[in-house]
Amino acid sequence: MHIDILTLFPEMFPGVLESSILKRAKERGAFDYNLINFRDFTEDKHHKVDDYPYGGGAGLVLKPQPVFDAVESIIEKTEKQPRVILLCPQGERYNQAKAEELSKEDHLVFICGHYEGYDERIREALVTDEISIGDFVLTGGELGAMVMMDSIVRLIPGVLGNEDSAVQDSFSTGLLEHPHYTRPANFRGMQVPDVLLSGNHAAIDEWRHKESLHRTYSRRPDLLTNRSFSPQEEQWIEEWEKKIQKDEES
Ligand SMILES: C[S@@+](CC[C@H](N)C(=O)[O-])C[C@H]1O[C@@H](n2cnc3c(N)ncnc32)[C@H](O)[C@@H]1O
Repeated sequence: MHIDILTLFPEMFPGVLESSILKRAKERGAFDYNLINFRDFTEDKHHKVDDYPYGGGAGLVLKPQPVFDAVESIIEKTEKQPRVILLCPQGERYNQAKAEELSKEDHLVFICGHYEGYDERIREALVTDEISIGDFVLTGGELGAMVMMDSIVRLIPGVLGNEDSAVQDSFSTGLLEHPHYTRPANFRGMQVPDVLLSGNHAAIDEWRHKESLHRTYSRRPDLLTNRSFSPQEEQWIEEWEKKIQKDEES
């Protein structure tokens, strides 16, 4: 996968992209990236990338020309139209399904905004996806692009040592992941559940499945809205509902 990042602050990226799993993924050729400062595409001698909004109001707006020229300089070198992603708090809310979808692409372009926002014509004519990483406002799109890149690159086959570790992750199965424990079995009197020490893999799988469903049921019931449940899962949910009712009555 190749990723182009349009930003006014390229110096923000190497700390994240040149560390840990992303660094190894790049070294192994799973992806590479190119940082493009779209200030380099300005046509005026002051290299101005923003201007006052028509109609007045607070803040500065990114001008269309440097962003259009930067994206077009990428597209004219490629045969296939890349996904052009605009980081934007008004966009589609980012999630694991979108990360999985984007991890299958060969070429992504991220446009990181700053200041008050973008000239609307960038939205209308240049981008394939507008993405928000959550219902809050950042100073710029750079952190959002890094969050997205991290979550996408780790899904490229071969990037994680054990392929199963992405398959089991929270959200990938539609549920939050089950709890994990490591040595020692007893830490300050807190004991690892016996089943995990039993060596009985069928029992461990069932415990993990039940814990995973229970975590989702208690913390993120919204994730269960469109899920169809197995008879076993229905029975567990019934148990938890009865327990809640009993606790409320006592
Ligand atoms: C200060 S914000 C602009 C917010 C804009 N005035 C609005 O109300 O929608 C500057 C830039 O940060 C980025 N940004 C801020 N919050 C974001 C979020 N939740 N998700 C993705 N990008 C975000 C976008 O690139 C945005 O153009």
